Amino acid sequence: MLPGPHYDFYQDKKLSLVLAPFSGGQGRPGVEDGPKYMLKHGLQDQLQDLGWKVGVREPLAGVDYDKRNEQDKSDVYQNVKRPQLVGEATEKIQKSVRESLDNGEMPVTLGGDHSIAIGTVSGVFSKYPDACLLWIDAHADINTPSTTDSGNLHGCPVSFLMGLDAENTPPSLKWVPNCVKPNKIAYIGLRDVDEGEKKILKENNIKAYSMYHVDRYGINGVIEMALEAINPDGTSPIHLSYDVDAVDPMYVPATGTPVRGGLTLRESLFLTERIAETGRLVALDVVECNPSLAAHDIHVVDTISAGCAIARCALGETLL
Ligand SMILES: NC(=[NH2+])NCCC[C@H](N)C(=O)O
Ligand SMILES: [Mn+2]
Ligand SMILES: [Mn+2]
Repeated sequence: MLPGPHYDFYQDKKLSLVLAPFSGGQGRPGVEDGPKYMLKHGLQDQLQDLGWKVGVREPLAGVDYDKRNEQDKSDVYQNVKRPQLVGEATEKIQKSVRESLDNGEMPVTLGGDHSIAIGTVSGVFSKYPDACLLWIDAHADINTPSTTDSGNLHGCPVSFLMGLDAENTPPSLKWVPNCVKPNKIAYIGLRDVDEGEKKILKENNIKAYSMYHVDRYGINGVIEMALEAINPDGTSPIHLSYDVDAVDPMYVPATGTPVRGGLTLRESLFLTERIAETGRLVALDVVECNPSLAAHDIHVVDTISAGCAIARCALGETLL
C-alpha cells in the first residue's frame, strides 16, 4: 500500500492560517502582501478541500506597518536594522502560534519576510521543546548582529533562536528563547551563504545540504539524511520553515533575494510531501513571496501558486 499522510498531531485536521504581512526584516516593500495574495489565490478553500478545518489568525492586525517601516528607518542597533519593529512583530506572532497549537490547530504562517520565523519557531518550541526544524532556503539566515553585512534581520532569525552572539542581541529581541539546538536543525537548498555563516555552520556542526548535495544524492537522498540527522528515531515534531527562494527563480521569480540554480518545482514539492508522509509536521511557514517584484502578471501567478502548492503538499494534497 502507498504511504498516505497521517497527521499524528492533528488527527482532527484543524489548522490556522497565521497571517504575517511583515517586511521589516529586509528593505524591499511588497513582501507584506504575500498573505493577501495567497488568500486571493484561494488557499483557504484549497486547504478545506483537503479536509482541513481552516481558521485565520491575524497577530499583526491594527498596526500600520508601512508607516512603522518608514518611521523605524532610524532604528538601528549596531548594524542591525529595525530591531524594535521586528522584536514587537515577532513576539505577537509567537503568541499567536502558541495559541494556535494550544487549540489543536496547526499554525501555517504566511509571510512576510523570513524574520517572522523568530516568532513561529519560538512559539512551536515553547510547546514542543523536543521539536526539530527543517529550514528550506537558498540562504542560511544564521547571521548574527556581528556577522551580518546587510543588517537585515531576515538574514538572522536562526542565530537568535540558537542564542548565538547573545551579548550583541538588540534589547528588543532579548525575549527570544535560546530554543533550537544545533543537532535539531537542518537546511536544504542552500546556495548563497555568507562567509561568517559558513563559519557558524561549521563550528556548530549544523547539517546543511546545499544544491551540491541535491545534485549529488538526489532530493530523496538529501531529505532522508536530513531527517535521520535531526529526527533519528522519527518521533520529534517537525517545524518546516519554507523560504520560497529555495525554489529556482524560474518557478519563483517574485522574491526579494532570488538566487539562480535552485530546486525544481517538483523537488520543492517533494520535500513537503515527504514531510507530510512522516505524520510529524506540527507547523509550517511559507515566506518571502513578494508580488511587487514581479516583472509581469505571470511572475505573480507563478510565485503565488508555488507558495500555495508548498502549503497544500505539506498538508497532504499529493499523497493519496
Ligand atoms: N530570508 C532571506 N531571503 N534571507 C536572505 C539573506 C541574505 C544575506 N545572507 C543577508 O544576511 O542579508
Ligand atoms: Mn532565502
Ligand atoms: Mn530565508
